Amino acid sequence: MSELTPMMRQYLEIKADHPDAILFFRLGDFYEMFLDDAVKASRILDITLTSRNKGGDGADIPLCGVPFHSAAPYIAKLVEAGEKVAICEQVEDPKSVKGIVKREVVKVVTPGLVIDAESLSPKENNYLLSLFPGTARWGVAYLDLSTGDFRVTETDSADAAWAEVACVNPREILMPLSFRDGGAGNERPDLAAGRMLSYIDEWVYDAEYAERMVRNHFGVASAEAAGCGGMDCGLRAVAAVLHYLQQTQKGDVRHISHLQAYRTQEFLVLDESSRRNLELNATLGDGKRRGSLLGLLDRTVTAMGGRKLKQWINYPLVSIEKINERLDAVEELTADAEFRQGIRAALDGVYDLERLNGRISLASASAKDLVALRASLERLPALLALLAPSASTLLARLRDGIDPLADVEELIGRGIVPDPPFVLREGGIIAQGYHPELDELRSISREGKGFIARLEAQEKARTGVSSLKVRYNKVFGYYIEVTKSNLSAIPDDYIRRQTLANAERFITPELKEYEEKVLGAEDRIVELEYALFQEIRQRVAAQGERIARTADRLAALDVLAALADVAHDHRYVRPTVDEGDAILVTGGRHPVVEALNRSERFVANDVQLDNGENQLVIITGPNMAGKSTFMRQVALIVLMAQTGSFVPADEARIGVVDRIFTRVGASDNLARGQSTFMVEMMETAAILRNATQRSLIVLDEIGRGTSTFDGVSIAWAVAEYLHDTERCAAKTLFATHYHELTELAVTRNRVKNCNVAVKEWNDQVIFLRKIVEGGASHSYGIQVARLAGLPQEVIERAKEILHNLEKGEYAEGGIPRIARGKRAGTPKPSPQMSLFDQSDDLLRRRIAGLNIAALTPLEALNILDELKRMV
Ligand SMILES: Nc1ncnc2c1ncn2[C@@H]1O[C@H](COP(=O)(O)OP(=O)(O)OP(=O)(O)O)[C@@H](O)[C@H]1O
Repeated sequence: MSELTPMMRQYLEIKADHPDAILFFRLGDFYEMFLDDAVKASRILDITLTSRNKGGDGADIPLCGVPFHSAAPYIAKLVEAGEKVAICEQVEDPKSVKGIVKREVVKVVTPGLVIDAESLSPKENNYLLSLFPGTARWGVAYLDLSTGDFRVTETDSADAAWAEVACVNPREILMPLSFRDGGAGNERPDLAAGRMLSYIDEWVYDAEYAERMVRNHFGVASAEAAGCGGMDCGLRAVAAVLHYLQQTQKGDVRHISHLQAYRTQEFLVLDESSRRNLELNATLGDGKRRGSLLGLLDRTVTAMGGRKLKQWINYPLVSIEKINERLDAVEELTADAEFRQGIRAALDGVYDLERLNGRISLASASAKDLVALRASLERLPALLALLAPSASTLLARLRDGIDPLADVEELIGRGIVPDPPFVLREGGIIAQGYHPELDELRSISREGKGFIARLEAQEKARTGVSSLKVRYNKVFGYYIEVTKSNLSAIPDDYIRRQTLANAERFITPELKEYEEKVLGAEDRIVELEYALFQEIRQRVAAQGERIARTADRLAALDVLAALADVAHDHRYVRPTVDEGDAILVTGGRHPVVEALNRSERFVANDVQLDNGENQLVIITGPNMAGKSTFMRQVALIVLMAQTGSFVPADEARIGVVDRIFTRVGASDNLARGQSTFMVEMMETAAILRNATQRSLIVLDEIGRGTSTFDGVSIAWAVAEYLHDTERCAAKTLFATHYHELTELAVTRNRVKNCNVAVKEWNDQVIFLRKIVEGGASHSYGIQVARLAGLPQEVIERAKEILHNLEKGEYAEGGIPRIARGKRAGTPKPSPQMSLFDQSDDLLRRRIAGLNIAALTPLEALNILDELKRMV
C-alpha cells in the first residue's frame, strides 16, 4: 500500500468496502474504474480499456472511464447485465482542499434498486424481495424503490414463500448470509435464475434490531403500528430491506412511507403454473403481454394504473364485500359512458406520480419531473368535480382520498418555469418573480448583454470596421474580433489576446470590467437557481406521503375505469358473487380467444359446478374440439369475477373460490431437470395436497405423458380421490381422452359427464364447439390428424389399427391384434397389456371369493402362497 499513490490508496480503501460492486470513482469530469472492475466493465460497456502506471512497483493498472454527465446509460447497462454499481463522489470542493480530496460512496445501484426512468418499464414494478426463513414460517417482503410500494407477508412453508417469489417476480432477492453456503436459490434454481441474489449479514435479522429498524424508518412506536404486528418473520424480512436501503441509498427514502402487510389467505391463491397456464400476464407461446388476460384488460391510461391492474389480476380477492365494492364501481362506470370517458380523459394526462414521487424523494428528480408533477396535479380538480356525484362506496372513497395537493402545485407553478431544461446546473429553471435576488442578478446579466450590443456598435463606429464583432467563448471570455485586413484601423487601447488564421482577438479594459460583472452574475444565477431548485424539490419531497396516497387512489380509479371500458366494449356482465358453492355460467366465453380476430365465430357455453351433483365434470371430446378453451374460460371467468371485473357471459353466479389449480398440457421444466411427466405428476400431487372444497381445479388430460394404461389408471385414481376425499372434494373440470373415465359417473354420484359436440360428415369431423351432457364415444384423433396433414397412407393404416382395437381383438396374452390387416408383423408383447390378462381375472375372482372373517391365520398364509404361485 505504501508504494501506491495517495489516490490509488484511497481507491483501494473504498473498494474494500464494496467488493461485490463495480466502483465508479469520480475523478474530475469522469468516473474511472480500475483493475478487475475496469476489465469487466470495459467488456460489458464495450469501451476502451487502457492502463497507467500508478502502482509504484512498475505494474500497469488497467483503467477505463465514462464521462460523469452521461454516466446514466452506462450504469443502466451494467445493472442490466446483473452488476452492482457503487457511485463514489468527491465530497469536498477540490478548490478548497490541499492534497487529496475526500471521496465517498453516495449510492449503490443494484438491479432491484433501479429508479432511472429509462431502465424501467412503465407498467411493470421493479421489485427487490427479501426472504427470511424462520423455524415454522417464512417472511417475504418486497419493495419497489422507484414507486415506494412496500409489502410484507408470511407463509407457512418454503414452497409457499417461493410461490410468492414467482408471483412477485423480483429482480433481486435478499437472503441471510447463511443461505449462500446452505444453497438457498439452489433449492429453486428456476426461480433464482436471472435474478440477483444478495446476502445480508445474519445479525441484521435479529428480532430487536429488526424492530428498531422498522420503528425508526416509519417513525412509529412499534412494529405493530407499522403494519407488521404478529409477523415476526415478516418483520425481519422488512428489516433486511431497510438495512439494505441504508447501505445503498445514502439519501432520503421518505416516499417509502407505508408498509402493506397481507396474509396470503386474503387472496385467491394461484400457483405459478396456473398463472402461466391461464396466460394471465403473458402468453405461453411468446411470453408477451399481448394475448394474455392482462393484455386484454389493460386499458389503463396511466402507468400506475397499469401496475395496479397487474396486481389485481395476480391477487384476486376472496372477500365478497370487497369484490362487490369493486363490482359496484365498475357497474357505475360501465353504465354511464360519458362519466367513464370523462374520467379516463382526465386521467390521461396524469404522469407516473409514484415514480415521480420516488425520484423527488431520492433527490434525483429533474425540473422537468417537477413540472410533470404539476401538470398532473392540475388535472385533479376537474377529476374531482366529475367524481362528485358518484354513488358507489369505492368510487366515493377513492374520490375522498384524492388530495389535489394545491399547495404543491402552486409551489411548483410559482417556482419553476413551464419548460425547464434537463440539466440542473446551467440555470433557466426558476421562474421570474420567485426570488428577488435572482431577479436582480438576472437584470444585471441582461443589461450586461445589452451593453455588449451597444459596445459592438460603438467600436464599429470608432474604428470604421463594419465587420468587427464582440463575442464570447468559455476560454477567453468576451473579446473583440477584427479580420486581418482591418488590423490597421485598431485603436491603441486594444489588447491582443489571440491570433487566428485570418483574424485577431482583442480585449479592452472597459470590456473586461463588464465581463466580470456579467459573468459574476451569471455564475451566481446558476448557483442560486440550483439551490432554489433543491429547496423546492425538498419541500415537495416532504409531501411524499400525500402524493403517494393520491397516486394510489388514482391508480385504482384508472383500473376500475379500464375494467368498465372493456366490459362495455365486449358486452361483459356483472357476475353475482356470493358465499354459495355454485359456479353457474350461462353463455360463457373465453375473453381472449373471443377477442382474437378470427374467421370462426366464438361459441358460448354454459357450465354448472357445485359441491353436490356437479362436483366433478368429466369432459370428453375429440382433439381440437375446444375442451381446453372451455375449461380455461371457466377458470378465467371465476378469476375475473373475484378481481372485481365483469365477465364474458350472459349470466354468471360465482360462489367465491379460495384457490384455482390448473394442470394443463405439457410444460417441460428443463431448468429443474425434470421430465414432462414428472412435472405433471408433481403438479397433480400438489393439487391433491392443497385443494379444499372451496377450490376450483382444472385438469387437462392428466396421465397422458405416460403409457396408455398407466395414464388411464392414474387419471381414474385421481378423479376418484377428488371425489371421495372430503378435504379436497373441489369443484373440478376434468378433460380426458380416456373415455373409460365416463364410467365413473355410474358409481360416483357427484360426477357428471360432458362432451364437446361434433358432427361427422363424409368421414370428416365438424366441430360444433358446444358442450353437451353425456360422454363422447369417439376421439376423432385420426380425422384431426388428417386435418393436420399427416400422409394419407399413415391415416389409412391408423384407421385399420383403430378398427381392430375397437373390435376388442386381442391375441393371447392380451395383446391387441393391431397387426391384423395388410401389414401383419409380430408385435412385441408389452408388460402393460397384462392388465387384460386372463390370469388377472382368475386372481380377482379367487380373492373376491374369500371370506376373510372366517379364515384362520394358517389358511390365510396358504392362500397367499397359492396366489403368489398364480402370479
Ligand atoms: N367455443 C369456441 N368457439 C370457437 N372456437 C373455439 C371454441 N373453443 C375452442 N375454439 C377453437 O378451437 C381450437 C381448439 O381448442 P382447444 O385447444 O380448446 O381444443 P381441445 O379439445 O383442448 O384439443 P386437444 O384435445 O387436442 O388438446 C382453439 O384454437 C380455439 O381457437
